[in-house]
Amino acid sequence: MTDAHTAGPFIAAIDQGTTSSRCIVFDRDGRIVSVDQKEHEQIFPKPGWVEHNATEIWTNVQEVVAGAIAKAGITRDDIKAIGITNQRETTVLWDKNTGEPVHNAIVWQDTRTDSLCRELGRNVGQDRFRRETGLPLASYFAGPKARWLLDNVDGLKERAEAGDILFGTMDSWVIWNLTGGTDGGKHVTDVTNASRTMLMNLHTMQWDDKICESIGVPQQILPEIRSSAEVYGEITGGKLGDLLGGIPVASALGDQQAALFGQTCFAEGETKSTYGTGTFMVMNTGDKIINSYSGLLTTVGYKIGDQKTVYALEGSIAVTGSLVQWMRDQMGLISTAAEIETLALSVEDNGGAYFVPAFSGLFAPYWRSDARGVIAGLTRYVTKAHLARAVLEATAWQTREIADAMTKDSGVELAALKVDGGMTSNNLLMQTLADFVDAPVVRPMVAETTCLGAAYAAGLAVGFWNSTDDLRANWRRAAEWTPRMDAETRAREYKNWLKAVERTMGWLEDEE
Ligand SMILES: Nc1ncnc2c1ncn2[C@@H]1O[C@H](COP(=O)(O)OP(=O)(O)O)[C@@H](O)[C@H]1O
Ligand SMILES: O=P(O)(O)OC[C@H](O)CO
Repeated sequence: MTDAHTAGPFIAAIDQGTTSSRCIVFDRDGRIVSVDQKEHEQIFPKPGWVEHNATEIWTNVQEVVAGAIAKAGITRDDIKAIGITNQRETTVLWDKNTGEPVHNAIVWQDTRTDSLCRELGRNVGQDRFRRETGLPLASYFAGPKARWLLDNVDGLKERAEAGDILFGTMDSWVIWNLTGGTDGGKHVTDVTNASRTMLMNLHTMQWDDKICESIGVPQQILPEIRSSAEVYGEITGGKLGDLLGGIPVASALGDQQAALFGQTCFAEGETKSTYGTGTFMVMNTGDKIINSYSGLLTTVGYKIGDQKTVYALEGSIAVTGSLVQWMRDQMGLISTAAEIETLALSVEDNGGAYFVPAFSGLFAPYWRSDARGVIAGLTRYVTKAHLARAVLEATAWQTREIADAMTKDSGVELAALKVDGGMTSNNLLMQTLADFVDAPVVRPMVAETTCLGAAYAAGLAVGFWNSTDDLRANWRRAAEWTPRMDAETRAREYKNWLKAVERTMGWLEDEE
């Protein structure tokens, strides 16, 4: 509910995430006025495959927007703009005449395009993709997922050639629906989301003819690439037309780039790390496209209107919070995610156990799809409490590996790590992180940095905020952890972790 401290007008942001969609209303100081959230189904048709129902997601998005507006007790006139942020890479193709998806969306974690990526590597070579798109060939990215759909949904290629099919990551799907759908919906994406398709040339910021052709994605299905902060259209579509008709849809950013923006990492070298289902560390590299030689991604940080593109380096870790979920749901060793901390605190250390959660292979810095999870160092001494420690340490060591790679590629030493996301409520994890990375870890007052970043970008686009300096003034520190571990222990433990990582590799044979 609004109160004296949160007088309007407001900006709303939609976060279409991997497990849920949420809408948050923010005031001018970047404070949360109301939140509504709804989970959607996770569909696992085969081992390694993960899908979402895009129609369910669109229904949920409409519900959470209406819910957040109702909870805030405000009306359409109080909202100046709405921004979008989203799980990245997740791919949907739909019929522009009916608005129906042609298949479930293929989620970023899905590994079904592994063999297609290996084939592209053999035929075209890894280097070309890296050079033009900043990305290693991996099943993570959207372009190969679109190709899989074109190859595997009956008659789809012909429908695409006839101009009836549209491609989108979740930003495009939500914006098209918000702005009218079959009745003139805008088919657009922003530079950050486009940079995760493996189809956009990082140097020209346009779809790359040769890359699209090699991957087998016709350009006529692709959206127009726009900046991250501009008015794409107005709300006219779906149930929201009556409630919020005319509100400008004014930003789109992939969720990790939105968190970079929400953490106000506007200066070159500033870095944030978001701890949710997976973990994503992103460093602002200004106007420099830094090629990674250490297994990081070169990607787009953001682009505000017609200002220069800001680039970024990213270390993506597939499994962090989802390992805690696995301990809870599959192993039954804890009953809530928060219990992992209590259990881990009941022992002094990991008892010699190291847990490498290579459930979807290993992402950065290794990009090894043949890796699978390992618990190393087991003896009869090890209890479930030691395993709980090893689970939390896995997140911290993976972060350390990414931080090392960032320093190597950028030459910038990590002065402090700005963190956010669901796992940052775990104090033991935050202390372990400071110890392993050997740098202070800092958490801001508003931990919902993803929605905040989308709101900031939308607010800049419509003049609700004037500049990034206004936004910086809103950032406030809530907590800080400083390193306490001695160098000798850190070095010994890191060596053990790296030995455990080695043991995950080569588990899958080439034909699997
Ligand atoms: N106290 C905690 N300790 C460790 N992990 C936690 C804790 N609370 C939540 N998590 C993990 O954080 C994740 C949820 O964070 P969130 O930022 O909402 O993720 P996402 O945006 O990826 O859905 C879950 O995977 C959950 O297991
Ligand atoms: O929805 P999240 O928070 O799990 O983020 C997913 C990432 O965008 C995947 O690249």
